Amino acid sequence: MPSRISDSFRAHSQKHLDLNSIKELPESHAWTSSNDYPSENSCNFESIPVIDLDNYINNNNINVLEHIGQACKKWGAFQIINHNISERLLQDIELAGKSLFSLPMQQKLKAARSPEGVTGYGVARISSFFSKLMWSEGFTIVGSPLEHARQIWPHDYQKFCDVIEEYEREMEKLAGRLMWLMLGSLGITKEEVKWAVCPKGESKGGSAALQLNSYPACPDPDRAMGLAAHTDSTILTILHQNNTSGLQVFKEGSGWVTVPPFPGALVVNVGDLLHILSNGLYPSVLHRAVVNRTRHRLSVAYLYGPPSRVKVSPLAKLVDQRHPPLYRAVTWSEYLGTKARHFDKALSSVRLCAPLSGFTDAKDHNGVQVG
Ligand SMILES: C=C1C[C@]23C[C@@]1(O)CC[C@H]2[C@@]12CCC[C@@](C)(C(=O)O1)[C@H]2[C@@H]3C(=O)O
Ligand SMILES: O=C(O)CCC(=O)C(=O)O
Ligand SMILES: [Fe+2]
Repeated sequence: MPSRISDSFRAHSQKHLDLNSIKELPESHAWTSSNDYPSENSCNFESIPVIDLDNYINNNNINVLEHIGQACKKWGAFQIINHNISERLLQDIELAGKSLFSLPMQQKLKAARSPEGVTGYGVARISSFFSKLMWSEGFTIVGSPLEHARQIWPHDYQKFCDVIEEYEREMEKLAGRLMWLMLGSLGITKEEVKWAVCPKGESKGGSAALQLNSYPACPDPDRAMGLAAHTDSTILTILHQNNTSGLQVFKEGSGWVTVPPFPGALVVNVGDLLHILSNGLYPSVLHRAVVNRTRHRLSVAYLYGPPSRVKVSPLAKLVDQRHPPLYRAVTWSEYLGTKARHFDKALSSVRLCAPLSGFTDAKDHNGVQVG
C-alpha cells in the first residue's frame, strides 16, 4: 500500500512518465528494502527445468508427465521446447510489441486502460499496492485487439491485429494441451473435469488475456523494479521473453532464481487457479521482473483460465477425509476481483481451513514481502 498520501499522490501524478527518455531514476521509481528491493537475494545458480514436449510422443507421456509433475511441485514453473509455436510467430509478436511501445506516449495513451477497465495501455495493475512505481509499461488484450489498435493506428492497425489474433489462437491450443499435461501429472483424466470438455469429448477452450510488457533500459537497475513479486490469477501462464533476462521465480529455500531466456523456449507458470484445483499440491509460483541498464526487455504473457462462469474448486479425486478441500469454489472473474482487492492475500482469502503449519498460505510466509 502507498505508505503516505504524498507518496501515493506523487506516484499517481507521474504514472505515465516516458521511461525511454529518462536519464536518472526518479524518487517515484526508487525502491528500497522496505518495498521488495530488487537486487536482494538474486544471486543463484539453480534454474527451472526445461521440458521437451516432443519427448512424450516417444515415451507414451510417462516421462513428460513425471517431469512436469516434479517441476510443478518443486518450482511452480518450467520452460518448454518443441512446443510447436513457430519462431516466425515469436518474432512477429515481439515486433508487434516493439511497434506499440516505441510510439510516443500521447499515441499510446489513446488506448489507455480506463480506471475500472481490464484492457488497454497502462502501468502494472498491481501498482496501487506499492508506494513506488514500476519500471515498465503494459498493454492488456482480451479477445480482439481491434478497438484499441484502431485508437492507436486509425489507418494502419491490421498487421498488429493479425499477429495478435494468430498468437492468441496458437496459445489457446498450447495452453489447453499444457493444462491436460499438468492435470495428467496429478492422475486427472478428461472425464474428471467436466467443464473443460465438450460432450464430444474434445477439449473446450478456456478464457484468456494477453499481456504485453515492456521494460525500457534503466539508468539505475539495482534500485528499480520492473514488475513486483506476484502470482498470476490463472490456471497457467505461458510467457515469451525476448533475449534479455529479467524474469525471476522464488523458490523456497533458495530465494530468487533467474529464468534465462533460451531462444525459442517458453516459460510456463502455475497460477492460483491450478493451486486451487490441485488442492495446494501445485503451488502457484511467486515471480517478478527486474530491469537492465543497457537493454530493453519485452515479454508476452498468455494468461489462461477456465471459461468465465465455471466454478473452480479442488478436484474431487484429490480430496478425501485425510485431504479435505482447502479452498472454496470460485469463478475466474470472482477471483480476479478478489485479487484486485486483496492482491497477495487473495489465495488465503478463499481458503477454507488453515494449513497445518499455520494460518497462511505457503507463499505468505516465505519471507518475501509482496505488498
Ligand atoms: C486476466 C488477468 C490476469 C491479470 C489481470 C488480468 O485481468 C489481465 C492482466 C493480468 C496481469 C498481468 C501482470 C501481472 C498481474 C498480477 C497484473 O497486474 O495484471 C496479472 C493479473 C493476475 O494474474 O492477477
Ligand atoms: O516480464 C516478465 O518476465 C513477467 C511478466 C509477468 O509476470 C506477467 O505478465 O504476469
Ligand atoms: Fe506474472
